Amino acid sequence: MARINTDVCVIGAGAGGLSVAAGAAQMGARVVLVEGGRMGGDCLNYGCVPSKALLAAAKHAQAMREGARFGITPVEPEVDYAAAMEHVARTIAAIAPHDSQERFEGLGVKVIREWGRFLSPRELQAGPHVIRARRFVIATGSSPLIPPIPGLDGVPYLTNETLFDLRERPRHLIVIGGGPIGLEMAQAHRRLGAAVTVIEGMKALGREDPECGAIVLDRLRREGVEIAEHIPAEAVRLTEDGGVEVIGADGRRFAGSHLLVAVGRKANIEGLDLERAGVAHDGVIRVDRGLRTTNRRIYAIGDVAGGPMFTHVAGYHASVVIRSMLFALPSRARQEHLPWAIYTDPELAQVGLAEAQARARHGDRIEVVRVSYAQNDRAMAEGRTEGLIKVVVHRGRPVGVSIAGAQAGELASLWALAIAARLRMSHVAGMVAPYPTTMELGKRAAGAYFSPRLFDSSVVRRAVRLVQRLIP
Ligand SMILES: Cc1cc2nc3c(=O)[nH]c(=O)nc-3n(C[C@H](O)[C@H](O)[C@H](O)COP(=O)(O)OP(=O)(O)OC[C@H]3O[C@@H](n4cnc5c(N)ncnc54)[C@H](O)[C@@H]3O)c2cc1C
Ligand SMILES: NC(=O)c1ccc[n+]([C@@H]2O[C@H](COP(=O)([O-])OP(=O)(O)OC[C@H]3O[C@@H](n4cnc5c(N)ncnc54)[C@H](O)[C@@H]3O)[C@@H](O)[C@H]2O)c1
Repeated sequence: MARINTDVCVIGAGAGGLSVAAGAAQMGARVVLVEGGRMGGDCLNYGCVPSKALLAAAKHAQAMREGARFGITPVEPEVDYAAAMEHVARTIAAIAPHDSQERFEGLGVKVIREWGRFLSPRELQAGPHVIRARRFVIATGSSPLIPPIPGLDGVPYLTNETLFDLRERPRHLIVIGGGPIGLEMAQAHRRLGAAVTVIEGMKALGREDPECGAIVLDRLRREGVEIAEHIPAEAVRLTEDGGVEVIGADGRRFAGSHLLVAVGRKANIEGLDLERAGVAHDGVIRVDRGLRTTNRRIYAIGDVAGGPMFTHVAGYHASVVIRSMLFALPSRARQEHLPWAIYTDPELAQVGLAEAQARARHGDRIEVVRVSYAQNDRAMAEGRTEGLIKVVVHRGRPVGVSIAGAQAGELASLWALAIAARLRMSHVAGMVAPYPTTMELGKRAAGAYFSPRLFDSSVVRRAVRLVQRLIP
């Protein structure tokens, strides 16, 4: 057994763990990073990067079908699915050096490629090493949740960990789960030429603002994705032709050639022996607002800590714990300014509270401003007028923004900054955005908030008349 003493031991080299390790090492702490699987974690290897790369290939295919309005003869593209998946693999390979063992060793981090498990409140075993650290950061992420659906264990099924290994296009992809993973992969496969059926137990995109979610679902359906809602998958069986059949709770049957299971995530806590470390969990690791676990020397960040499961949230958590661990400064993780996006086409983005949540919190004291993409010149020029931005305002400040439409994820950043910095709608209205950009939608929404106050106000009109009489 090799014993190692260190300042910080990070468990998991995904989005959260890598950010902690890089930051802490570059600021002078001794850092040990323990990773049992692939460097880069879910986002690089099985999540964000491959899914966005496949969606990009699918977008190209779709553009070829939709050229007519621009005077380009539409064609049904010949799709080489294996080549599209090679694009996915190349994208991962191009980004991988940034997350590699070599790069982190170059930053001064000791990288141990083993699975870690706690021996005591201050010690972790990783293969032949026992690591004693002043502070631990658990950043072990999450894995696909496999529901106990009868028959599922008897059929071949895909998850996000195996989907990107396919080289032969599914003839008919059946997806259980109408959340972000299910719908991004449904649209990608439909556009690449597969038949696709999504079976959703409740409402597809059920966590999103319903008005914005409907815009995305409507588009997917028009592209030919079958989305069956309010039908929990109750059984699965092999068909005679070697495919799969999913039987819904209402008795409906959905047959296809391949099955993707995308019904949510489970935190990676098995095998960590958290009890030995005094770290409490209830499916996810329990943390306080400073991301400390019930053992104050141990933090948990990213997917394993529950809450919104996104790469940028794991990165944000890293900055919170670095401040606390390295500088012993009070540090709290905020929630109200966090953005996320779903990269279907059109995209769907959310920052802060959706309208229903804002109403539950602030009652009728909120105002909701809506601007359609059809009011944006750039969107018109590009034929991308389907879309909506909704800004929820409380006492002159934006508290939530929902966007469905082209580049919604890009547009969300402005509002993430506005909400984080507690800016007022007047700040956004005063911003000068380059013309013609879709970003102008944000400014337009702020303008729409002030329009009735300025144009329908007798006080303003009287003031203007008075000034006009007085000035020479
Ligand atoms: C298909 C898909 C698409 C996604 N798309 C997006 C997107 O577009 N944008 C976005 O923001 N988010 C997206 N996400 C979510 C994003 O991938 C996660 O939120 C993010 O990866 C979480 O980072 P993390 O550091 O918490 O965990 P991970 O990145 O999962 O890293 C955890 C690491 O810990 C390692 N590990 C686990 N247990 C141990 C142990 N005992 N010892 C040592 N190592 C261990 C694992 O091997 C893994 O490498 C997507 C997820 C999926 C599945
Ligand atoms: N663009 C992004 O940022 C992005 C993309 C993909 C995933 N992610 C992250 O990964 C997380 C997990 O995504 P996900 O889509 O797997 O999970 P999810 O929990 O968001 O959605 C799963 C869906 O499956 C449904 N479901 C559950 N059991 C079912 C059953 N038996 N039959 C039919 N439907 C059933 C649920 O009602 C739910 O709508 C997301 O919440 C997100 O944090 C992010």
